[in-house]
Amino acid sequence: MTRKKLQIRVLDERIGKSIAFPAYATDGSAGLDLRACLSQPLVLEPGDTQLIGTGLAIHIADPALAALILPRSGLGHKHGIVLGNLVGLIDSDYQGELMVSCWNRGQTRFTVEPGERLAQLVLVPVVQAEFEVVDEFDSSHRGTGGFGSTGRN
Ligand SMILES: O=c1ccn([C@H]2C[C@H](O)[C@@H](COP(=O)(O)OP(=O)(O)OP(=O)(O)O)O2)c(=O)[nH]1
Ligand SMILES: [Mg+2]
Repeated sequence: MTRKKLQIRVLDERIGKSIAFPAYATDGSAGLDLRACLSQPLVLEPGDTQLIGTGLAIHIADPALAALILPRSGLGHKHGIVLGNLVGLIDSDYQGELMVSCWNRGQTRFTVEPGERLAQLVLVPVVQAEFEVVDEFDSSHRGTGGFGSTGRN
């Protein structure tokens, strides 16, 4: 198992006590569940979006890495609770609190409980581009075709 050492700051005293410290649920889990660092339940009416803190900050430091905040499939599919930004991107130089934008895209009210697992954090490799400006590209099979150019079936 390869694990990358990552600096983390606990910004809220409830983390590690009433709200669990993030952990991989299984050996094969790609994501670490992020929990709502709330002092009381938070009601999300249909259509509402709220920015919810996790009580944690990470400093990835390595520009060849980033983290993605992704929805949890159960919350999204069953309850319509997804991310207001659809996907969150955590830059390697970000040192602030990890925030989760919670969007109730469903038709029923949803109450977020303190410590509830809202989303998941996945560490991903990143390659930064260095642009080389050219007049023409070497030709490719696809060329400029896109947006369904290959048909539906
Ligand atoms: O779901 C998210 C998305 C972002 N962030 C933090 C980490 C990220 O590094 C920073 C900036 O995010 P992004 O670049 O996506 O937002 P922006 O609107 O471009 O803001 P900025 O001008 O600060 O880059 O906000 C979160 O905590 N949660
Ligand atoms: Mg940005």
